Amino acid sequence: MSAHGAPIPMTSRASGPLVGEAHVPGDKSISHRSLILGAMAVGETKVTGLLEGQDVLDTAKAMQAFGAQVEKIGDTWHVHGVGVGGFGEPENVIDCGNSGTGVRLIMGAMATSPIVATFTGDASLNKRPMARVTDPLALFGTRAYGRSGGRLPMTIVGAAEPLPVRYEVPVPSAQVKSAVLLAGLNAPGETVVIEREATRDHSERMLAGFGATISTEVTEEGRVITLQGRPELKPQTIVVPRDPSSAAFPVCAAIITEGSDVLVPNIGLNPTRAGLFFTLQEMGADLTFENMREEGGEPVADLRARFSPDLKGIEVPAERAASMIDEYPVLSVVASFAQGRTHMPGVKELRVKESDRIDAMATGLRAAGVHVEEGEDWWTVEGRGHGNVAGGVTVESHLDHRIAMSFLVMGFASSRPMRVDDGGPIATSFPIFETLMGTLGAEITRD
Ligand SMILES: O=C(O)C1=C[C@@H](OP(=O)(O)O)[C@@H](O)[C@H](O)C1
Ligand SMILES: C=C(OP(=O)(O)O)C(=O)O
Repeated sequence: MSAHGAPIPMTSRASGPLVGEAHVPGDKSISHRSLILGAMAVGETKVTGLLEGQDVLDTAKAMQAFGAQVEKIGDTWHVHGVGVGGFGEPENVIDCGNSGTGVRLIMGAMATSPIVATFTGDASLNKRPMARVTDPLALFGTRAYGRSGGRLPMTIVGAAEPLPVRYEVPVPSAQVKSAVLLAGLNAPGETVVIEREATRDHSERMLAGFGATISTEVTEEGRVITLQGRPELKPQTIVVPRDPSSAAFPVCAAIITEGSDVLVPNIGLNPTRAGLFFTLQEMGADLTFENMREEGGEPVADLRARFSPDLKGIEVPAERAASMIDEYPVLSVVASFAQGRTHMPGVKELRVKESDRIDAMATGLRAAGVHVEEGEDWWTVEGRGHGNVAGGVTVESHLDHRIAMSFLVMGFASSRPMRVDDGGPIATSFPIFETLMGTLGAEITRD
């Protein structure tokens, strides 16, 4: 089933070179945070370039349920915030749909207010682990009552008299880090979060942008992030940059599809997000960063990707995993068209995303004629070289947008078409995927 309705089977097939410009939508991580921080500021935050994918629209609805006013006028989203500690109690269950980021960040944002809220999601989200967030929230005095194994649906009882927290995040997760920081906003004193491996730092950058006092020190323990509680957040005008995780799809499609030449303009190259692009270059992909510049304090470039017939398999460094965690599914597709083995260690987190992404990709790749080996936190793909990937199968997307898009990209270059049982979840992060790929010359049909 798709996230919000009947399954939408989709088929992709080889249809000649992909050529042109691909304007991908706004960054999903920054879009969620714009709405949540906007709702916690005093006054009106204006956001343009917001990703209007279902995940983010569910977060917009949730912010309304907690008392913020959220509306779109013309191209601009207006968020009238209620201030730190100003959330009201929702009258109904909060449905975060397919979105781990949405539910985990919102739980953090409400955890230190004296209110109660119940969260649920779709069949995928309701399987995902929430204890990783509710464990640190308990240190503030927050209580959580969920299904066994710490699953949704779950009721969160916010702490009436929260204590500040010092917490070392045990898994590399920007969602956990962000949930603790958002909870720390309404706790008195200093909340400290320590992460051993750097994960995406949008929360830290945006909290500073909204006027919070927050600092990051790199020490032997890792990154030590210190936030002063109870600030008055100042409303902002935000231009959401385009999403590197969405850019990955047209970029990888161009690299494996004969004769292709695609420009993907205005992609943020924040080092905590850009690992895939450096990995592709190491594999020998013809991928260049044009017009490198700085925008809003972040490196930005136009990505130019051309067909790359001589890709080679590589060892992807484990320490790079966090900076490309959502891109492994589509990387495994590129690796199938390379010569030699691509080894991807340090990726246990892939098993707790919208699906078990190692399992979902390994099953589909094997069915399509590619040899894959896997362990709990690593996998390898034996590349078959360009022109030697069979395809010709239907694969399950498991309510996972990135699995669906990755196998559709594979179909542009495999010998026979690739079909996914349900492309509906693509609308969670990249609602224009089909049309955008179509304008480049790709063939995707709904059948
Ligand atoms: O903080 C965020 O916006 C995200 C963090 C990552 O999840 P984890 O924190 O679970 O690694 C990533 O996979 C997700 O797509 C977005
Ligand atoms: C893992 C992802 O998202 P989330 O955790 O927000 O569901 C993703 O978009 O790949």
